[in-house]
Amino acid sequence: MARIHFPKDFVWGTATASYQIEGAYQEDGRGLSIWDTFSHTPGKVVNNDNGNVACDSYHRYEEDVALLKKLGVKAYRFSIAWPRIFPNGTGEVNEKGLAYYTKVVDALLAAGIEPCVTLYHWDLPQALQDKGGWDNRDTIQAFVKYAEVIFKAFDGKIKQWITFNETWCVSFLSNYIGAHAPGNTDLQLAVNVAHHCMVAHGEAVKIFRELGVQGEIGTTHNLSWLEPYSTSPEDQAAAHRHRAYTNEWFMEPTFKGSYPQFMVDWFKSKGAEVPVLPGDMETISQKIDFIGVNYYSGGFGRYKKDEGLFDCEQVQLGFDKTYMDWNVYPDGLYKVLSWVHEEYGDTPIYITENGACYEDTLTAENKVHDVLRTAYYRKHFIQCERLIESGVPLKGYFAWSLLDNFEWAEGYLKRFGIVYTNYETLERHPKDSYYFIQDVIRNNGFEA
Ligand SMILES: CCOCCOc1ccc(-c2cn(C[C@@H]3NC[C@@H](O)[C@H]3O)nn2)cc1
Repeated sequence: MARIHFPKDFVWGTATASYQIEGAYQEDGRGLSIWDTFSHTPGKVVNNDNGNVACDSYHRYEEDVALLKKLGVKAYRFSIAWPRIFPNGTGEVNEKGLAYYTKVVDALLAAGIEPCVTLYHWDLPQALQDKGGWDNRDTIQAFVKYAEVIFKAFDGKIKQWITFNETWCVSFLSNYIGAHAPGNTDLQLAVNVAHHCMVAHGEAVKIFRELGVQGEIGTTHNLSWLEPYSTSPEDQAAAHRHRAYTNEWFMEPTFKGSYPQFMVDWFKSKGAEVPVLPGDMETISQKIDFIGVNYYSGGFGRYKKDEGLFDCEQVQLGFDKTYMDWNVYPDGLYKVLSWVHEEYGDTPIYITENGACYEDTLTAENKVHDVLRTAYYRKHFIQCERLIESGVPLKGYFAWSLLDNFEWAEGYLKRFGIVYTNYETLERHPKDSYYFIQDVIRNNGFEA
């Protein structure tokens, strides 16, 4: 048995997001978000589920903090709902919104847990969407104003700041594929949204620096690892296009201030061009203190003419699958973070999401023996140690998610939590994976 061990300052945490756990969707002045609109539209979300109540963390956050304290995490990643701060996206600040997050932050600090806050985790105020949303460059300034209010309100309390979560999901998943809010299916629109979100990220970093806010700021991209099925040039090129769609398209602007030219050319061949204005790329590539990477899965792709946007089909090679039908591919975590380090240098990396969705059964004793999820974590923790041993500056890991919660278009059917949420009673029940992670944190390692 090999002992897997981590540096003593390795940051263990868990992650959630406002729309997915809070509920209280009309409480204390909260305005509507695009996810309220989307989930209230019949047929958009499995079982027509919505976030009206979710895990009711708006009222039960103290229970959540107690679970975090018992788990032994050093940090908790959560997001602030823009519509609670600016119900109409801009204008008057809703003081009750700030008051809620002050209670959450103070409860975390009292428990000895560092808050790690995501400013934008998809719940755009609907009032801004009504004016074009992220397709409208005015939304950039609205985001900067929102960020400035939060920076000033929590400076000194929050020390780790994430501007955006998964800009690929915000842009392509939500505006080209159309599976997420607002549900558009237009490639040019998606390219515009991706660009404007990255400019907004850069503008927020600039004001963070200008204000002299304490702590560190970064952003989170969801990176996948699609490898070529063969060494043929066609397969290599097809897999690279699809990989670059989630990876380079976002990482190159963030770190190098330019889009990958082969992808610019590919999108142009599909009728979409990036709406770059003078200064945008310098803004996007503001120096950041860390990069957050969300990793769930990877696989193999090969050339197939006219298959999808990139003439690339995914090849099924018999990997175990999660309930999201994603490959369990721990090697992909090692490969993608090794690539990040090779390509983008020594900027500290945090895994800001990793976890697995499986069907869970609550026993009569309120236990959940989630063997597969525990095995998923064990396998990915081994890759984390392997990365650190190889010199990759991996500084921390946030499990997605603390709680079963509203999994976007999959609603409550898909459970990612290490704590089971009983949606009838809103009771929380730690799963076996919670106790596994608790033990790993306590011992800062485990026997593989
Ligand atoms: C080809 C058609 O495809 C349609 C669906 O395509 C996707 C892709 C990716 C996802 C996805 C979901 N998650 C987990 C979340 N990360 C942020 C946090 O809020 C978690 O809930 N990551 N990626 C969903 C659906």
